Amino acid sequence: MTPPPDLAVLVHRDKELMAHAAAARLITAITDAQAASGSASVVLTGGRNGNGLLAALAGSPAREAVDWHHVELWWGDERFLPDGHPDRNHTQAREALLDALPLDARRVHPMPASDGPHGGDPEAAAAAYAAELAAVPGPFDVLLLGVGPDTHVASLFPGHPAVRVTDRTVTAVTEAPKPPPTRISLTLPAIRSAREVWLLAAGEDKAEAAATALGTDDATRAPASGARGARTLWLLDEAAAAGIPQAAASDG
Ligand SMILES: O=C1O[C@H](COP(=O)(O)O)[C@@H](O)[C@H](O)[C@H]1O
Repeated sequence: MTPPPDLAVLVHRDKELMAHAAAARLITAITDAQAASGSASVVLTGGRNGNGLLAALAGSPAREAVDWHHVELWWGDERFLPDGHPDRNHTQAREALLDALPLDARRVHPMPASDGPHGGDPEAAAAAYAAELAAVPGPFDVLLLGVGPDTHVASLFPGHPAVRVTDRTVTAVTEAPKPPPTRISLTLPAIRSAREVWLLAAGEDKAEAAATALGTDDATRAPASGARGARTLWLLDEAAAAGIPQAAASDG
C-alpha cells in the first residue's frame, strides 16, 4: 500500500520518542503559522497519546519559540462532565501543559461542561460550540486526534450515528461505547476542514486500529480513516505500526 501524496505515515521507535517528535513538530507548525499570519489555531485531543504530546511540549525548552498569546486553542471532543472533572479532556490538557503557558484566555475554547450555561443538555452545548467556532475565521492549522483502540477519533465511534453527521460542525454524542456515555465532538466535515490532521497512535493496543483505518475508506466502520485534512499525518510508534504494510510507513 503506497499512501496518497497528501498522507504520510511516520513511525518512531517508541511512544516517548513519538511524543517528543510530535511536540517538536507542533512547535514548528505553530511558529510557521504565526510567521505567515500572526496567529495559529490548534485543535487538541484527549487520550493518552494527546496528553503525552502535551507533556512532552511542556518539557521542551523550544516551547519558548511560540507566541502563546496568539494561539487559538480548540478541542476535538470532550467528555460531557462538570467543569474541572478529572476525566475532562480540558482538565487533563490544563494539567499537562496549558496552565504553564502564557495563553490569552479569550483564545482558549474548551467545549462546554455539563454544569455550564447549557446545563445537562449536550445538544445545546454542541450548538453553542458550533456558534463559537463559526465566529472565528479561518481553517484550523493543526488538528490533533488520538486514535482509540477501536479506531475512534474525537468522540466518533465505529458504527455510532455521530460518525455520519454532516449537517453541522459539532455534535452531541450519547450512548458512547467508552465512558462517559455523553460527549461532544467535532464532526468529520469539521475535522476535514483542517489544513493538517495529525493522528496519534502508540502502543500495541493501537496496532489493529492503525492497520484497519489505513486499509479502508469506510469511516463508519473505522472513523479514523475518515479523518483527513488538506494534509494528513499518522504519527505512530513501532508497536502501533506493527500491522501496517512496510511500504506505507517511513521512519520518523
Ligand atoms: O475518549 C477519548 O479517547 C481517544 C483516544 O484515547 P486513548 O487513551 O486510547 O489514546 C481520544 O482521542 C479522545 O479525544 C478521547 O475523548
